Amino acid sequence: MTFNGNWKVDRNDNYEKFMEQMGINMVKRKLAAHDNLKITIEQNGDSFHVKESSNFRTVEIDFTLGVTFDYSLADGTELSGSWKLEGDVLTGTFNRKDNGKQLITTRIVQGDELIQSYNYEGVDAKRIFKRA
Ligand SMILES: CCCCCCCCCCCCCC(=O)O
Repeated sequence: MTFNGNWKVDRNDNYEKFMEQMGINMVKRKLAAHDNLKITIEQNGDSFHVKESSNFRTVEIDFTLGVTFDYSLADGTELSGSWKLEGDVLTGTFNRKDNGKQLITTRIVQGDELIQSYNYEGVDAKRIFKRA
């Protein structure tokens, strides 16, 4: 499966602006921009197991494509939404529980990189991962 493996964040694109739009304060943004995020993805058909570890926390998430689940960001912001897979693009559509606003995220593998894109209230960002 395309996404399977261990990934470590290599660089960010516009991530600070994105976090600012999300309402994250400057101190947390500075820390989060260098969070040493690692994700391990295991896909088995429509089922995914994701292990996320960073300077902030380690969490394990299970989800099924098309099925809504809850997820909390490292700062405690709660989201609810689901992932879908179209071709080689994973698209997650989530809503914040505190204000109802939508956060869209995609994952694609390009060459030896996994690119995760984010959009929130008109601000786009990317985090680019390399195989760990
Ligand atoms: C301010 C930091 C914002 C980071 C946005 C993360 C969006 C994550 C969407 C949901 C992820 C579900 C679990 C997963 O597949 O890794």
